[in-house]
Amino acid sequence: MAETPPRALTIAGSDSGGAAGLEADLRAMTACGVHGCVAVTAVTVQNSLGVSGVHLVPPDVVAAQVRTVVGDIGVGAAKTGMLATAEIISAVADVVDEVGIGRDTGVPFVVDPVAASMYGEPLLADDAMDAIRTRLFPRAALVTPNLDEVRLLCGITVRDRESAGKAADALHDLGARWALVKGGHLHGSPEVTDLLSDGERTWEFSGPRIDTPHVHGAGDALASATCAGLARGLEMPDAVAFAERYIRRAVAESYPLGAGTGPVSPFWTLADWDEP
Ligand SMILES: Nc1ncnc2c1ncn2[C@@H]1O[C@H](COP(=O)(O)OP(=O)(O)OP(=O)(O)O)[C@@H](O)[C@H]1O
Ligand SMILES: Cc1ncc(COP(=O)(O)O)c(N)n1
Repeated sequence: MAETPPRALTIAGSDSGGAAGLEADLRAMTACGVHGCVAVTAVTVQNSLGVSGVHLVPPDVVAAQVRTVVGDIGVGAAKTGMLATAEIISAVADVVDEVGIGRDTGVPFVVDPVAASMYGEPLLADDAMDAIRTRLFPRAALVTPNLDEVRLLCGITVRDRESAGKAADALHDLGARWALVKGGHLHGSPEVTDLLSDGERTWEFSGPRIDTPHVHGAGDALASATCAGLARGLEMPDAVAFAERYIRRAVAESYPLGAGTGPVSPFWTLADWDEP
């Protein structure tokens, strides 16, 4: 019998195609040596071509999943993915306070403000980004928006390093302890740069843009690998460095699936990686 590994919780929607959402989260957590627990927010009808249906889980059932997992299994960190509505966001904000998950607790909270699928279908109600901003940002140890989500959250269009820095500062001012501005959507650039900031210091994670269309679930995997690093006890910059190492290889080994866009690869492991 082995020892109980570190545990982490994802509060996210399901992707029936198995590329994004909680399926991507659990695989990334496993690959990073962490047992993943789940609070399901929504079931999506989804494949490699897009999202054709969404069925919501009642907010009190989302909260009950969080409560029951934390009460028994215990988690070292938690993250959010698709939260769908302001009502679910409100239930999540209340329950994380109740169980002691948050930016100033021993259980860091990673908020990935998922607004839409990579195909453009909305995964968040129109009025709900405001709820993420006001109810979740002040509780977040880290927020991980892509460039479209940055624009929705703080009105800044990121085109270069300077505007990415301004956006990170604005996200920090909204209450998040750390902000990671992800550069995957800056398609003209030969490099991909993600910028991490706590409002005073910044870290840049850069690498060559990998030539693949198969990046479904990349953002989910990055936030989950960071959450896994935090659950393993890493400090924020080290947890992000850990996740950046994971995602670059996962993108490099991405594979086609179905007739559309394939996922980043979970078929390798950082579980034995201990260096910060
Ligand atoms: N072509 C690429 N080459 C290398 N890294 C990439 C590439 N595309 C995305 N990434 C990395 O994948 C992560 C996700 O970035 P992105 O900005 O695409 O966020 P996202 O929109 O939330 O992801 P997705 O919608 O694909 O799930 C980031 O760490 C980014 O740097
Ligand atoms: C259930 C669910 N959660 C999140 C995403 C975002 O992932 P992507 O931007 O890669 O489509 C998704 N497509 N489905």
